[in-house]
This record gives sequence, structure tokens and C-alpha cells, in this order.
Amino acid sequence: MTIKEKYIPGLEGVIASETAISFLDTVQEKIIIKGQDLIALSKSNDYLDVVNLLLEGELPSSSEKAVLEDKLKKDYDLPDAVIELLKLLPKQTHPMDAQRTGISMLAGYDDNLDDRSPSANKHRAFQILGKLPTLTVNSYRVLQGQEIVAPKPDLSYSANFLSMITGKLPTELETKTFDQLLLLYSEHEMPNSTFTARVIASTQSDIYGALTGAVASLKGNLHGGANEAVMHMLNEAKSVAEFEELMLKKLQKKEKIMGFGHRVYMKKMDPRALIVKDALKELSAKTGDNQLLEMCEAGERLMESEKGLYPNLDYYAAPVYWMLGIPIPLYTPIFFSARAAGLCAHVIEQHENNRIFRPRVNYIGKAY
Ligand SMILES: CC(=O)SCCNC(=O)CCNC(=O)[C@H](O)C(C)(C)COP(=O)(O)OP(=O)(O)OC[C@H]1O[C@@H](n2cnc3c(N)ncnc32)[C@H](O)[C@@H]1OP(=O)(O)O
Ligand SMILES: O=C([O-])CC(=O)C(=O)O
Repeated sequence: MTIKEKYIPGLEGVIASETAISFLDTVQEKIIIKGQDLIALSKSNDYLDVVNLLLEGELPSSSEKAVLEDKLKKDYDLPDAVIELLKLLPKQTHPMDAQRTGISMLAGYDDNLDDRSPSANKHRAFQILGKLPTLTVNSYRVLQGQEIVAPKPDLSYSANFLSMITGKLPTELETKTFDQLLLLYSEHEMPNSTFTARVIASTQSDIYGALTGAVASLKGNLHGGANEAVMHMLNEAKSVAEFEELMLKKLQKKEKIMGFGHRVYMKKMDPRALIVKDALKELSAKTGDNQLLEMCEAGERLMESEKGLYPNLDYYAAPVYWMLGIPIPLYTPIFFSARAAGLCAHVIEQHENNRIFRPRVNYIGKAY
């Protein structure tokens, strides 16, 4: 038995890839996407700009953006059999599992599946992004025993997505807020789900398989599932005092508080959370309902003083989703739908410059 290199649990700080897609620059406190600052983009651009940036390498001109939106709209519809398959799922199925099943099934409709070229991958990435709002919303509705809803191509991409979820025509502020969430969730360097997708893609497996694996990764509450867990905690408490009490009880029991901490930003607030906190303030001011904002701010103060931990994006995204009228089981599927843009860019990059991931272990089993 030979001694291997030092094992680092969770691969903290380990470089897993070279990428031209994104980088969390903790020194300059910037989230870099293809050379652009995501936080700055979230203030002046929209989700489709970032989709274009991720998949075409540039921010689009207004005519390029119109072409992109049109392309996505042409792919809004799902094969009927996908809906039929979703209807067969047990009613207790989590919408993330339904979304995972639907994405997996889409591979069967790709008659060019073995082509891993960047252009073929990009083409299917746009098809998948077009279908994701319809798949995400209807997989939830089928499980609820509700009628299937059709996409509305006369609305913008984000307004259509939100309107399919709520069944209402969103206001300008609601669409802007939802679109900003999609943008902020679109890409984040090498989280577990992106690593998962790249590991799968590195076997020369296809983009559908890589995304299917990424949905499974994102479901866990240490990753994307945290946004749903945060909202359940807020609902359980109902007031500032009860929320503080609930958090203290969890900390006493050494439980993790969902929505706090981050592998990369552990001692600072996730810069995306700051933007979404402002969105929560805006929604609260507009509706005159400050309850969730006050609870979240109290929770933030408590975690800073008790643990020196700060909110991540999921902490403030949860109450914003709630105020937009989005059902809790859709929070993580929406995160995935937004992240699919970044994930597709990573799969394309992995296929373009591939070596199969195959690390080694330090054996600690029985002597031999
Ligand atoms: C958009 C996203 O996906 S962001 C991530 C969403 N996930 C969550 O919000 C889940 C809650 N947070 C966590 O579990 C973690 O902070 C993670 C998974 C995000 C990062 O995990 P790691 O980098 O492995 O940090 P790790 O879990 O080792 O935590 C380090 C220390 O901080 C503590 N800690 C970290 N996060 C939390 C938390 N949310 N609540 C309480 N304590 C925490 C740990 O208990 C640990 O303490 P110890 O050293 O005394 O044992
Ligand atoms: O970067 C991470 O580990 C998790 C995260 O915030 C994300 O995927 O958006």
C-alpha cells in the first residue's frame, strides 16, 4: 500500500478544472461570468443577456436578443409523451424528481444524440432552455392533479415562466424581480451540481445525462434544496421572536440553519444575497408587508452574532419567491431551470476539451 497525497474532505480548495466560463474572485469580491461581473449585470441586464453571454460568449445586441428569445419560444412545447410519463409518477414525487425524469426523457427525442460538437451541444442547450419553463411548471401541476398550462409566447421568457407558475399576468416589478433571480442563479463556477455535470460529461455521455445528474445534485438541502428549507422555517415561525427562538433551538441541537454559510463565501455575505435582499425590501415596500423582511433580517443578525455566518443566495431568494406567489416545491426546480444555462456551457466546454475524471483514494480498509 503506498501513501497518497493528503486527502481534503469535500475537495475544499482543490482545482477540478480549467474554465473560461466563470470564477468567484473572493479578493476583488466579484462573480465573473465570461469576463463580466454578475452583480453589475443583475442591475442593468436580464436573464437572456446572461444566457447569450454564457452560450455565445458575448452580451447580445437588441436584435440578437430578439433572435435568441424567438429561438427559445419555438422550443416551448413538450412532446405529449413527456406529459403522459409525468402523469404516471406517484403523486408524492418531488417536483425536482419529476423535472429530472422529464429532462432525462428528452434525450430520446434528439435524433443527433451522438454529436458532441460545440454547435450540436449549443443547439440542444437552447432547445432545453426553451422547454424548461413548460416542463418545470407542468411537472409540478401534474403532481398536484392540476390541468396542464400552455406557454404564452406573447410574453417575455421570464414573464411567461412566472405567469405559468402563478396563473396570473405578472406586474412589471414581479417580472423584473423573477428575471433577476434567474440571472443571479444562472451560473456560479464549480458548485456540486456543475462538478457533477462535468464528471458525467467527461465520460462522453450526453448533455441530457449531465443535466439529469445535476438536478439530483441540486435537490439536496446543502445545495439548491436550501431555498425550500428556508421557507419552511420562516413559515414554521410566523414572527420575529418565534424565528429567533427556532434558530437558537436548532443551533443548540447543532443543526445547520439552511440559507447560511457557503464553501467559498463562508465569512462574508454571498454578494447575490445582497441583491435579492434589496428585491425583498422593494417587494415589501410595494405590498406594505414587512413581516418576512423583518424575520430574515433578525435571522441574519442572530447568525452573525451566534456563529459568524452570513446568508447565501437561497436565504433571501426564498421569501422573494414566496412574495411572488410561487409554491414552495417549485423553488429548487426554478433554481435548476435558471442554472441550466451555466450547466450547458460547462458541458459544452467539457466536451470540447475532455479528459475523463478518474481520481484515486487513500485506502483505510482492512489490511491485505
Ligand atoms: C445557492 C446554494 O446552493 S448556497 C448553499 C445552500 N446550502 C445551505 O444553505 C445549507 C446550509 N449551509 C451549509 O450546510 C454549509 O455552509 C455549506 C454546505 C453551504 C458549505 O459547507 P462546508 O464548506 O463544507 O462547510 P461546513 O459544513 O464544514 O461548515 C464549517 C463550519 O461552519 C458551520 N456551519 C456551516 N454552515 C452552517 C449553517 N448553515 N448553520 C450552522 N452552522 C453552519 C459548521 O457546522 C462547521 O462548524 P464546525 O467547524 O464547528 O464543525
Ligand atoms: O457555489 C456553490 O457551492 C453553491 C452556490 O452558491 C450555487 O450553486 O449557486
